[in-house]
Amino acid sequence: MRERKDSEPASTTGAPVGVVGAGTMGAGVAQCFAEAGYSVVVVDPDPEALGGGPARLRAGVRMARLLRRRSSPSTGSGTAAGAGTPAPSSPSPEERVVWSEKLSDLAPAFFVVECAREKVPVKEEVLRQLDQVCGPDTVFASCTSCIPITRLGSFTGRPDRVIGTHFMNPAPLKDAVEVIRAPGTSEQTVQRTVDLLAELGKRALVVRDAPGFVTNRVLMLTLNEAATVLGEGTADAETVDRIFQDCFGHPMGPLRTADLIGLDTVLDSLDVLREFTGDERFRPCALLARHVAEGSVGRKSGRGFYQYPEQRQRPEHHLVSRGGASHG
Ligand SMILES: NC(=O)c1ccc[n+]([C@@H]2O[C@H](COP(=O)([O-])OP(=O)(O)OC[C@H]3O[C@@H](n4cnc5c(N)ncnc54)[C@H](O)[C@@H]3O)[C@@H](O)[C@H]2O)c1
Repeated sequence: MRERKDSEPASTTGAPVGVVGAGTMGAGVAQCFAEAGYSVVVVDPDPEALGGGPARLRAGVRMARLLRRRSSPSTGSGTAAGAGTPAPSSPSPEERVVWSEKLSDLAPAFFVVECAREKVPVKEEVLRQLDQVCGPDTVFASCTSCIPITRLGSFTGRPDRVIGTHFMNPAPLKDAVEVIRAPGTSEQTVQRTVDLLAELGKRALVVRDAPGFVTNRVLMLTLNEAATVLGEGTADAETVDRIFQDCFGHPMGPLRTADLIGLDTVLDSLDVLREFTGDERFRPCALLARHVAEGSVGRKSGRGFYQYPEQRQRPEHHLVSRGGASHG
């Protein structure tokens, strides 16, 4: 069992972590906490997403074990970097996670990571409900890609306890998290979040609040331009990506990165960036919009800028190896 930190209120000891959304990021974030020894409650109102959650988590745990064994063959404990070695009888990460369709099941959580869809009204509804359901000390951390944390905090009566924890994808395999502090976020909330992430073996890179923060203010523009270049016929998808890999040394090109994120999430993120900056540079290009309208949303649907036939057979496989690009 994990040790309580001095900075952590005693009332949180033994309390679960809440995760809202059982999709790509929700399953990955749940895995991070479960591997560090926390009980986790994941909530998603969509029965299909909820039903697929355990398989996504299992696939993530398998992938993480495999990669950790490969990188340190002598230890191979299969635990998160910050979690220590569990006793032989301790529950597996999968056993530490409970899946539910009821947000009220997050009532005992001391920390909730919101990983619902990248739409302001969706997150507004979730946060307003969480504010009613959870205790006054509970921190709400959003995994939003682009929505300013100030706006998210305004949907609650506790803006001082609202913060951005922008995990990268796949969350269990990435060492750093972009942490966003809004002007209203308290110092204590920042410290609790940084300490908690350290327990997961993750370094917090703290930035100020702005649409898209640092990561996606830059990345989303690049992904959209890469799709524009492809749509204009300047080069095929493979060549666009190879240029970034072979000329710039990036581990993954922008089109494969967009497929990994999910083209629906990229589109939603661009819409949010355009809404909050008023800048037309973020208008999603026609090819991206067409793929999303056709349901070709990338790796998770088996097709995007590339085909992923193995994904269609095993939709829980949302993960790539550590060599892949980080994204958020
Ligand atoms: N995919 C990425 O690479 C990535 C990386 C970092 C951050 N993010 C951000 O994380 C969040 C989740 O993205 P994702 O890729 O996991 O999307 P996803 O589409 O895989 O999952 C979103 C989940 O939210 C659920 N949901 C919708 N309404 C809900 C509600 N009212 N309550 C609870 N759950 C609800 C959906 O059923 C779905 O399962 C978004 O804000 C996204 O921008 C995504």
